[in-house]
Amino acid sequence: MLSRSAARLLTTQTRAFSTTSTRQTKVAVLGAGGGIGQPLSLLLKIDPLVSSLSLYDIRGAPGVAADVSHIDTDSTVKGYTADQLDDALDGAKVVVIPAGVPRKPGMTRDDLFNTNASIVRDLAASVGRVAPEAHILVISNPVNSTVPIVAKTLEKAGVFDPRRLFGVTSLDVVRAARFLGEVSGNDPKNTVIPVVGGHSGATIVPLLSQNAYGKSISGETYSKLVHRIQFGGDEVVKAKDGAGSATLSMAYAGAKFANAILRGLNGEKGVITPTFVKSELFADQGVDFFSSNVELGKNGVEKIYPVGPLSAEEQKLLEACLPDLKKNIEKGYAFVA
Ligand SMILES: NC(=O)C1=CN([C@@H]2O[C@H](COP(=O)(O)OP(=O)(O)OC[C@H]3O[C@@H](n4cnc5c(N)ncnc54)[C@H](O)[C@@H]3O)[C@@H](O)[C@H]2O)C=CC1
Ligand SMILES: O=C([O-])CC(=O)C(=O)O
Repeated sequence: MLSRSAARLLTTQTRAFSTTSTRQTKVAVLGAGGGIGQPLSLLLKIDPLVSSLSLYDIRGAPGVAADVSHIDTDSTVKGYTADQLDDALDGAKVVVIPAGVPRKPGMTRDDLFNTNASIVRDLAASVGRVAPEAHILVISNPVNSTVPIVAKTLEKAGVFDPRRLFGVTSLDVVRAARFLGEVSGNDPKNTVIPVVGGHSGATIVPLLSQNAYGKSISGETYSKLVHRIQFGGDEVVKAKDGAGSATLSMAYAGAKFANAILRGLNGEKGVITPTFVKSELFADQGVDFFSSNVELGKNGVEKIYPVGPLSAEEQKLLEACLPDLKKNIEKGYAFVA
């Protein structure tokens, strides 16, 4: 039996995901057997907006599906083996991709490119063929390159719609709220800030000046906080000591973002969150993809917001972000070309 605190947590989590609309959506998770895939599947099972959960992996997905399927929410769950990808994708409205290898200490996200680029490209090709209208949420690293890889792959297949492709950067937003909350002594719900740019090191640009508590942080405290947000992933990789990178906080952040996508699809207005999308904001500098606040709706991306007012420090962070991001995006494009 669940302890009272665990039961309360689950109730709160379910409530955090709920909305007045009815659920109607098939969601597929590609990489569902992994460190992120398993807890993400659990959280999607308790999201009231998911009607059917399709769990695919090259190993282990039927087991995860059998386990998660016993949870007493009203959605169905099915697991698929390596040769059943098309069945897993059939009819999916949302496809979340956490497939691929994670970092070990000493590696950068870009070091994952050689392995993950082809995994993501091949999965994207299948999504383009079987579920061309699906909203695709890319978690696999390096996000700055894997998202352009998916875009080019879909473009080649003639089915790319930039409104339906998202790099998941919500863990940076979750970390920023948590870390600013810690430094300023506040509940993270009051310290939410936009994190813009990309998803690795210097390309992660937290806009602390856009929060009342963040605005007052300066000096060494500011530099340390920015560094912690930019390199939060390294903290986890180091602590896991060879056993992988963030999985539980990522599953939480991924489920939160998937819920935002589903609320938008259901017609809810005012669903706004940062995500890495095809964007005109810095396209004149050769940066075709950029994360900034995006309004989500029935068609996916409804509106891309500009970064807003920046402090002098944030302007410098942005200047450092753009050239790196451009290189990462071009590397992704070149892989598919
Ligand atoms: N966007 C973000 O903020 C974050 C991204 N990540 C990234 O997410 C990815 C997954 O991380 P973990 O779950 O910890 O790794 P993991 O190794 O625990 O799980 C990956 C899963 O992908 C599966 N897989 C491999 N090739 C596949 C294919 N072709 N089709 C379907 N499934 C396949 C594996 O069998 C495995 O179950 C990594 O690239 C990691 O860097 C991790 C944390 C945060
Ligand atoms: O650090 C990693 O490799 C995984 C990741 O993207 C994160 O935790 O932000």
